[in-house]
Amino acid sequence: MHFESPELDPTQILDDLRADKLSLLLVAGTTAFDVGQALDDGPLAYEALRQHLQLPERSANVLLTGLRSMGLLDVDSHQQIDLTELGREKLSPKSKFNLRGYIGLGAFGADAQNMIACLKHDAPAGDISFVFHEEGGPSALDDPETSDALTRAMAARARNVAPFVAQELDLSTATHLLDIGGGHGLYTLALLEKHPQLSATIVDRQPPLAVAQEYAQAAGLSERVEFVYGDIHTFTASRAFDTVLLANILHDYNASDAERLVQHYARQLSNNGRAIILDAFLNSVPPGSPPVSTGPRPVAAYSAMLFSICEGRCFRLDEYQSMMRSAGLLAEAHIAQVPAHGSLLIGTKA
Ligand SMILES: C[S@@+](CC[C@H](N)C(=O)[O-])C[C@H]1O[C@@H](n2cnc3c(N)ncnc32)[C@H](O)[C@@H]1O
Repeated sequence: MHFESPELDPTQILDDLRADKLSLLLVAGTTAFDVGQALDDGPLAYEALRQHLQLPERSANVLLTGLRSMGLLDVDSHQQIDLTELGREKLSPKSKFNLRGYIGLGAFGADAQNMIACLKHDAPAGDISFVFHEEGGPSALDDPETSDALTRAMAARARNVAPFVAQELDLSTATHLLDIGGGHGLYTLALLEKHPQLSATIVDRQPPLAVAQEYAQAAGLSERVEFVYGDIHTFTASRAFDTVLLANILHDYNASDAERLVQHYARQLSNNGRAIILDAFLNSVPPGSPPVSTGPRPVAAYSAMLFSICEGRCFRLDEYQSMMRSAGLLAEAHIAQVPAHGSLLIGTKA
């Protein structure tokens, strides 16, 4: 069969790959954005801390989430951000046992300087950002070589995950699946293979679609897939669909674009149709609490990685639930887990 499952779980190796991003956040949060110093005299409200550190919103979210996931920060009963015991002893300038100088050595590294620049400017430090906006000028997603490499890289991860996604999702009552930013198309293909009644549309830029066509042909599934070149922010489907898949795409964009995307596709979805978000979710925060998640640590690292190459970050479960709510979708309580910290959140259009 084409969609074999891997013998071994890819999660740990991917965690190890991204773990250095936490180290870069630790260096940034000890040097350029000195959290130990900022909280030395006591806790601060999130907004006050963010302004003190002169951090844009997305940067503050990524940095403080990273530090909290490492057990250095916490939120107190007044909803203020404070150092934990560990954070105070190791990051406060007043502490005899602080490691500030030692951690600060990391700032001599180019990667730490890049991360600091990203945090300062809320933008990738290099020239490449894996996003496309109609008005945004040339995009790496349209560069044949870069986009092909990105797509095949995403496919490598998807090969490790798609069989489990197909196992978890029951689309036996669905007829047409719309895969937004479907790239290589492997999630769609695995779902088509499982559900013989299903057909699909994959929307993406041209280089990813070429890869998707290649894979669909190899799987003998081309006849059931429509490949549509377009911009996911504005795409209007020419045929009805009762399932929309948003796999690892919302995290490429900022929170308001992500929310708009969910609304855009929820509006076009048939009644009783389902929107499925596949992504790595950060833990929810309670209502009224600062937007600083506890982690998990590997997802906080992944968030920092995304932060440094596109306009997004990892979102928390409560953020995805809220996006679904504001799009008129009723989110299911059950969230299936797949390898590589993938979670599947399903919302139904009433
Ligand atoms: C991170 S990849 C995810 C691919 C696949 N869904 C997965 O989970 O492996 C994001 C995909 O969305 C596509 N994409 C991002 N922004 C887009 C846009 N504005 N219009 C069309 N495609 C876009 C990219 O080309 C890429 O294939």
